[in-house]
Amino acid sequence: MDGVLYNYVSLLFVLFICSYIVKTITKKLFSYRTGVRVQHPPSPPALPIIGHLHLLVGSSFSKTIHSLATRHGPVLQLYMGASTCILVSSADFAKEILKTQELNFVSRPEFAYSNYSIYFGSDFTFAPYGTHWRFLKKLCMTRLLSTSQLNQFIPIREQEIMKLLEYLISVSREEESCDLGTPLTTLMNNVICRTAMSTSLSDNNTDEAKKIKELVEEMQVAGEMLCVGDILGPLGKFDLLGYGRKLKKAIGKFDQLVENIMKKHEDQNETGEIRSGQGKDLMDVLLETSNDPSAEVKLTRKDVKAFFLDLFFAGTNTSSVAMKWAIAELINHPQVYKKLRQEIQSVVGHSRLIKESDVQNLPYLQAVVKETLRLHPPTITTIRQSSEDCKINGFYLMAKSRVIINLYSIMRDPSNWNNPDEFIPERFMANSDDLNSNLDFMEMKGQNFDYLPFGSGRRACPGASLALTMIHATVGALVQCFDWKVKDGELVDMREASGFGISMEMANPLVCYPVTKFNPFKKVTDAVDGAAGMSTTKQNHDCKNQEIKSN
Ligand code: HEM
Repeated sequence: MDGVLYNYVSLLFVLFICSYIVKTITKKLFSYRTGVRVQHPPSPPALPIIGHLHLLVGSSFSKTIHSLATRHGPVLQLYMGASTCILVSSADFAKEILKTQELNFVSRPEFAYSNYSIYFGSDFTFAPYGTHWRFLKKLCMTRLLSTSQLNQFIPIREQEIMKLLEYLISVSREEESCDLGTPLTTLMNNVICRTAMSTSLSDNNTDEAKKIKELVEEMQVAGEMLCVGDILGPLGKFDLLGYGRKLKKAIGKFDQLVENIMKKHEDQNETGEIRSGQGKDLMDVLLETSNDPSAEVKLTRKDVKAFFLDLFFAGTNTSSVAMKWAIAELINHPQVYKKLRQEIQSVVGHSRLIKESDVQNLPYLQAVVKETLRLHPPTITTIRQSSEDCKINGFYLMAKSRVIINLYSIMRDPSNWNNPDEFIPERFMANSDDLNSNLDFMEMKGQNFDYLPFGSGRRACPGASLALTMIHATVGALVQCFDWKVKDGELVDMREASGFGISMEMANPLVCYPVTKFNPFKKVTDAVDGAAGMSTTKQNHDCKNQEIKSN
C-alpha cells in the first residue's frame, strides 16, 4: 500500500515539475518568436519550482503583499508554483488597469473553484464580461440594489439594528462581555436574507437563514483553499485535500435550500398570499425577470440561485468586518469616540436613535467610516484578467494575465496619505491639509484611484450603497448607545488574521463589554440611563482603565 502511495506522489511530483518546465519554456519561446525585447514587470528573486511562494507566507496576506510592494515596487510579476500573477500596488498602475484600459481588464480569471461549482457559467462575480454579466449588472443597478429598492427595505434594516441593540443592552445588563463580531455577522446575514428572500435567523418558523450562514461559511473556507490550490496548476484537478468535494456538497445543500424558498415564493405569488414583511424582495424581482418573455436574457433557476450565492459571499462578512474594525479603532482612540458621540448627540439629540437619514448631517461619522475602510479595507485585493496582450506603463502583459490590484497598499501609500498607518478620521474633513480631504461619496466608488475600498469601473462593487448605509447606521447606533470596555484595560489587538480570506478579518475576536448610555427602548425621560443602577464592580474589575470617556 505504501509503495502505491509513494508511486502516486512521485508521479504527481514529476507532473508538477513538467508543467513548470513547459511554462518556463513557453515564456522564453514567446519572447524569442516575437523578436522584440519585451519588458516584463520586474520580479523579486525566485526559488526553483515554488517561485515566490515563500515570500507570500507571513503573518497576514495584507502585510505580506504590502511588504513586497514596499520593497520591490508598484508592479511585480510573481510566480506561485504553476500560477503567475501581476501584483499592482500604486494608484497610477491601478488607474491604467481600472480606467484607461478598463475594457481589456473587465473580466476576472477562472479558478480551480469553478470545477466544483454547479453554478459555473451562471454566477455573477466571476462571469466573463459578456451578455449574462451585463444583464445582471444592469438589473443590480436599476432594480435589485438601486436606491429605490434599498429605500423600500429601510424598516428591515431598522428592525435588525434594534435587535442588535436589544441583545447588547441585555449583555450590558448582565455585565457580561461579548464577541462583537458574532452579532454583527448575524445582523448583516439577516439584512441580506430578509432583503433577498424574506427569511432571517430570528424567524421562529424556519432556520433557513442559519443554514444559509453555515453553508456560506463552509463554502468560503473550501473556495479559498481551492483558489490557493491553483498554485498546483493542472494538479489542482486531483482535489488532493478534498476541498472540491466539500465545496460541491455545500453548494448542493445551498441549492436545495434556495430552491425550496423559491418554490414557496412561486406558490405565494400564484395564490396572491401576502408575505409578512415589506413589498417585493429580490427573489420576487428575479422570478419576475426570469418569467418575462421580453427580457434581453432568459434567466434560469440556476442563474437566480447563483446570484444569491454571490450576494451572500460578497455582502455578509465584508460589511460586518468593516463595522468591527471601526469599533475596534474607536475603542483605541477615545478622543475620536468622544468627538463622534458629541456630533451624534448634537444632530440627533438625546431622545431618539440615529436614523439612516441623519447620516448626511454627520460628516465626522462619515469620516470615521472612510478612514476605517482606508486602513482596514475588508477586501484587500481585487482580481482582474487581461483579455488581450497589452502594455501597462511600458510593461508588457500577455493575454490572460492575472492582475491582483493591491487595494491595501494603495490606500496606505505614503506619497498620497500623511501618516498612512495611523487612524486619523480628520483627514477626510473639509479643510484638512491631508492630500485626500473632501473625498465625496462618488469618489468612494472608484473615481479617486488613491482610495478604492469598493474597486472601480464597471466591475466595482454593486453593493457599496447597501454596505455604506448599514455601516454608518450601525456604527452610529453603537456609539450613541454604548460605552465600550476591553478586558484588563488593554488596547484592542489590531493585528490582521492570517490566511487568504475574502474579508480581512481581525486576528482575534473583538471581545468587549458594552455599557449602556442610551437605551432606545425606554421612554424619553429615562432613556439616557448611562450605566446607572448597574453595579460597576465586575466591569471595573475586568476592564480597568479602558473606559471610553463620554460626556
Ligand atoms: C464594506 C463592504 C464591502 C466592500 C469593502 C466591498 C468591496 C468590493 C470590491 C473591492 C469588489 C471588487 C471590485 C472591482 O473589481 O473593481 C467587490 C465586488 C462585488 N461586491 Fe462588494 N463590497 C462590500 C459589500 C458588498 C455588498 C453588501 C454586496 C451585495 C449586497 C456586494 C456585492 C458585490 C458583488 C456582487 C461584487 C462583484 C461585482 C462584479 O464582479 O461585477 N459587496 N466588492
